[in-house]
Amino acid sequence: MLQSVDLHREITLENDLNTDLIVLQSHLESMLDRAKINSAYLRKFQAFEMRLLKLNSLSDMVEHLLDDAKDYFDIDMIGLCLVDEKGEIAAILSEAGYDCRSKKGLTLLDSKNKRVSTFGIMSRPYIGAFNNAKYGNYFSDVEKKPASIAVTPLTRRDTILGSLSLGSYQIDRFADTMATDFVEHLASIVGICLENNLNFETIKRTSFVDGLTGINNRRFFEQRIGEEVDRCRRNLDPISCLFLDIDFFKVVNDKLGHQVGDKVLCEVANAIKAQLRSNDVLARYGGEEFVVLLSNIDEVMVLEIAERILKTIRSLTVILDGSSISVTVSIGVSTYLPAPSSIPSECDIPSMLVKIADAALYKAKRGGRNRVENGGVISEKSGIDKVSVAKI
Ligand SMILES: Nc1nc2c(ncn2[C@@H]2O[C@H](COP(=O)(O)OP(=O)(O)OP(=O)(O)O)[C@@H](O)[C@H]2O)c(=O)[nH]1
Repeated sequence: MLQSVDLHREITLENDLNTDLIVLQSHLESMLDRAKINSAYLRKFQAFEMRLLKLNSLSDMVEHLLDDAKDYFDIDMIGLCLVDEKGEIAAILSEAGYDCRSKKGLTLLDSKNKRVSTFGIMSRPYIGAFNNAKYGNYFSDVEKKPASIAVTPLTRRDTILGSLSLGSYQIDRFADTMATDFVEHLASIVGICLENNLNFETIKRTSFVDGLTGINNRRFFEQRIGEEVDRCRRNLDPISCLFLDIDFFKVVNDKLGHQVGDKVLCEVANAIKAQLRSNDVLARYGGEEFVVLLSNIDEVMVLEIAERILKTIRSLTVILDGSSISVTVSIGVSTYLPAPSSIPSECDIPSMLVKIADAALYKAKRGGRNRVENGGVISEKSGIDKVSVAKI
């Protein structure tokens, strides 16, 4: 009898042990699965970060964050909000041809439209269920709201640069039991990249801008003229160049002082700019000399534009300390007309355009100033690798 009780106990113990073992095994398997998923996430996360760190333009960075992150992190939506009180980010992005206004997920907080103070970027990260009253701002441009979210501020050296918001339709994708280290780590990488790209873009922009007039400088012009000539050659579009020089500018400086001279330079630059299209290239070439590059503009049209600028400057009155000053400019123009299926000539078309317009400018000066002089058209003849210069 005693023996049978012991045997029964032994069998029960063995059954219990087996059950425990099965439970343990199942726990281990699910932990292993979880570890595999986490390791896959980590690999994706590292790949995402590596790509982010390699990008060296703000527009590429914004694109990578808003378009690629969803796949990398297995989420349904992502939002990037950037503090842009002076409108610099908007300017950088639009110069790069990036359409900030219609880009889903991107919010720029400036001093006019969406203000930083009213948007209220959180100072700490949040992970958990979506609450429209609290976090609706971060997902304002999505029709179907997320169920769970991870929102974190982007900071650098105690300055709030913006915020990053990830959203999922699954309630358990971002649970409030999750640690915030993942989003905080991502936010610090994004913050560093953002700061680097902004610094890089600012240096790039300032190195191409004339400090006095705010228009582009000669370095910018010299970089752009090659690109513009190549583009016009490919599309068989004409391209024209305009050289402008303020007449007797030394007299303005000598009689009224450099401060007045500087004001005249700024106003002349603005007046020329107002006569151009937004994609035309205007630069201060040096001293009191300006250069304009007009793509898709032929010899007839450039002469009309030059005359229009001449008239505008002639009627411009610069007022400083109660006294008013008027100036005139002399203008020289040149045009390049690519020919279909011509053999690309050995000639350096950009420097020819500049030389011809410059020579025409000096002819205008010698001819009495306050006038336009046409240097002529550089044209390539089909099948010949020679160019000729002619005037209408
Ligand atoms: N105020 C000011 N003057 C400048 C600047 N850069 C160049 N200048 C002046 O521009 C003047 C150019 O004089 P000139 O080259 O003799 O030419 P001009 O008096 O305009 O005579 P023409 O070109 O022959 O009509 C000089 O007095 C320069 O000092 C600038 O940034 N600010």
